[in-house]
Amino acid sequence: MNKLTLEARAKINLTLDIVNKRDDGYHDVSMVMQTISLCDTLHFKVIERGIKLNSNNLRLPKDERNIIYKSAKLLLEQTKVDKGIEVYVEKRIPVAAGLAGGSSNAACTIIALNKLWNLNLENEDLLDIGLKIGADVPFCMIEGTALAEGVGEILTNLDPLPKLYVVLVKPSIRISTPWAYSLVNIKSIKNHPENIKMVEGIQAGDAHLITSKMRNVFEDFIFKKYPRLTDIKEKMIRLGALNSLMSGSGPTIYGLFEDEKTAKIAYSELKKSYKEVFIATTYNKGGLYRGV
Ligand SMILES: C[C@](O)(CO)[C@H](O)COP(=O)(O)OP(=O)(O)OC[C@H]1O[C@@H](n2ccc(N)nc2=O)[C@H](O)[C@@H]1O
Ligand SMILES: Nc1ncnc2c1ncn2[C@@H]1O[C@H](COP(=O)(O)OP(=O)(O)OP(=O)(O)O)[C@@H](O)[C@H]1O
Repeated sequence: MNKLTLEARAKINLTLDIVNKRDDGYHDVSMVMQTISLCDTLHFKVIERGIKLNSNNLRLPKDERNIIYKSAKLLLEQTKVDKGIEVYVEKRIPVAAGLAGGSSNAACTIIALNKLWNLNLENEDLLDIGLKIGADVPFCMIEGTALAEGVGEILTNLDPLPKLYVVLVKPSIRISTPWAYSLVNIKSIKNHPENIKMVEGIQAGDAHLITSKMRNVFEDFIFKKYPRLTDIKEKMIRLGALNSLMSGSGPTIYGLFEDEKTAKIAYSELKKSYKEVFIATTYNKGGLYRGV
């Protein structure tokens, strides 16, 4: 095999709690993550040597700054394999959006290269390499629904969510993840997410309990800087979302809908006011090897 095409899916946070600031500059978190069907498509082709990158997104860096490049380079260094890779990325997930657009690309790259370069790495090794690239990468490798703790790498698989429709608005502001974490004052957080109740809702397959427990503590800090983001949440609810939340460190706001028709109407309405609007569903298949 010398060619492979994989889908790199985005994630949303159903909850996000920040519980501790660590000495290494990272934070311990406790969050329920969910994969959604919104995805990039990555086309891989083995070449003799080097890492070549191209994309339909002309603004994406194609050199060492790209997380796909970083992932391939790390695997080359760790395994000393004498091969190269060419990757074409069809980018659909908005960039720097809080949807793990980069992390999911890294996850796919590690999985694809393990196969294409015949590395035969164990699951644990793949997840460890993923973590070296970024805190969200291990979740993007396993996909589905999971509780993520530590910096995001301690993963507990949860039952699949009932199928829900996801409408997402990516406002035209840029939020860097380190900056978002630097705004957080853990002591000032009043309502920590009820992750146990969220997990119970997921176990019961109860969409109403699940959506009633959605909570992201980043909202407290990011909404102070960008108050207009609350308008999007309010609009989502008015348009019939069971609930609405900011994903990750933002700025994307998503709404969860039970029925397709209401979600489609909400999508069309939001399109009138915002440029980057997406519609997707929750996604529960996947898994570490994705059939590869
Ligand atoms: C906000 C989330 O997307 C929620 O899922 C993640 O916590 C961010 O994960 P990520 O983008 O994969 O993060 P990384 O690329 O590993 O880290 C970028 C920067 O974010 C901060 N960071 C990230 C994850 C974490 N648990 N604590 C942190 O403080 C650190 O300043 C770090 O240098
Ligand atoms: N393959 C890639 N896809 C998207 N962004 C990338 C990629 N490689 C590097 N980047 C850079 O990473 C930065 C963060 O983008 P990304 O889409 O990963 O943010 P995010 O949605 O907050 O997700 P994450 O949780 O992965 O940080 C951007 O500045 C972007 O230019």
